[in-house]
Amino acid sequence: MSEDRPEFDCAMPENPEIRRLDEWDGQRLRRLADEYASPLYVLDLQRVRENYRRLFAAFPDADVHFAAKANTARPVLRTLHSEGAGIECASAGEAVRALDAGVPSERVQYTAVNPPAEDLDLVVGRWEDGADDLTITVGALDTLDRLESRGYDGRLCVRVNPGVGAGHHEKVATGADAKFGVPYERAGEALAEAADRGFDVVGIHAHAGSGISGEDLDSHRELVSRMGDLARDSPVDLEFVDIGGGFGVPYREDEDPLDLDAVADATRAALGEIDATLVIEPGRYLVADAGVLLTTVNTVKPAPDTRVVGVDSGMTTLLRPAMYDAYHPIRNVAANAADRPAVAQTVTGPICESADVFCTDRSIAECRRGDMLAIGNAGAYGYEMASQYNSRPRPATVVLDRGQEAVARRRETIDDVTRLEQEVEWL
Ligand SMILES: Cc1ncc(COP(=O)(O)O)c(C=O)c1O
Ligand SMILES: N[C@@H](CCCC[NH3+])C(=O)O
Repeated sequence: MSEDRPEFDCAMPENPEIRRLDEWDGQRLRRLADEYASPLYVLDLQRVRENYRRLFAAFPDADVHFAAKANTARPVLRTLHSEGAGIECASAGEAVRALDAGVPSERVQYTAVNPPAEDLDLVVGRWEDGADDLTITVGALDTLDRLESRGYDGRLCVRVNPGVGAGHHEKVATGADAKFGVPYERAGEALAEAADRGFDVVGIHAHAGSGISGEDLDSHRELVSRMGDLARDSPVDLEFVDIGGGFGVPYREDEDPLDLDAVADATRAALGEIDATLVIEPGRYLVADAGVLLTTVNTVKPAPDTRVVGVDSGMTTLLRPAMYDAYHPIRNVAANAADRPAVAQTVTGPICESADVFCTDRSIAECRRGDMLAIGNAGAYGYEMASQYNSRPRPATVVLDRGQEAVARRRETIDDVTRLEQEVEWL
């Protein structure tokens, strides 16, 4: 697989490991929000490329599969595919997005977790209709039965529960959660059984969790070493060993970027010699700092202990702070914000939930009604986790690429929010 990747020069002086929120051009962000309205996701495709190239330079022998769950915007899938990435899909919907974006089926991997019947029908249907090189990753013997009963005997990867979890929050550690994968001790049997039943067994997969930092290096080593052992003991020849994604990025201004070379060295050492291609599945690392969310201040009120700033996006636009207490940098990009004092402010959205808070008592240039705020590192798991709760339409996404810009996803309207309603005639 990896031989098909295009050649490019990895020595790029203009490829810093993190793009901090301060480095975005405030004037351009204001102009974008004026032109395309607020709230607005802005995504820089050139930054996505830079992130891919840096990761690939650290893992030159690996095949990189982008975890599309971090950002499924079609230009992102196309950009990463044209850089050489495969696409890892968490649902039939993501697989359809990848295939419809023009990603060839041999570069599409569908990771089926307790897959709904419609997902299996859809993916197997696409496989029958020509997408015959896609790979399905199964994490339970039940899924083998369900694929067999649909006539699937294509490429198959077995997801293993490595018994090692990691990540930025307990809610994103998957590696020791029994929901994911077949137990490590039973993985060999599962591989043999899948091969006996006629599936084209090509790989093994495990994922420790998301947002792994330097402190999690021991867990990472442990997972990789277990996967190396499993590959050497496998009863079937494997094409690849997929060690998942999870490469973290700094969200706080004073956090250091992940030392990719240290992670790559630890990976190689822990994996040992294997007769298969190493696959990594990054999501966040490739897109997080390529995106910002722009949002407008509509309310400012002094509260007993803090200054409360109300903005036009909320937990329905960017869920991470409410769901994981995640920190996202916030900058006031108003034209004259630099002349104002930095004061403690609590930035909140329009949703009727007290969790609808982007930050509490954070020191930010004093906000006034009409100011534009930029929320950083919003390119991963931002739009993807957005919802219509409180009947709020989702925002637009604009993509930038070296001076060009285009709307990649239009803004939803109230009509989009209500269009599934049906008249119940007996009411
Ligand atoms: C199976 C799998 N692969 C890849 C990823 C991507 O993780 P990340 O965005 O942290 O790289 C995830 C998300 O945690 C995942 O569940
Ligand atoms: N949604 C999570 C990460 C992905 C978890 C997927 N297994 C986050 O925003 O951090």
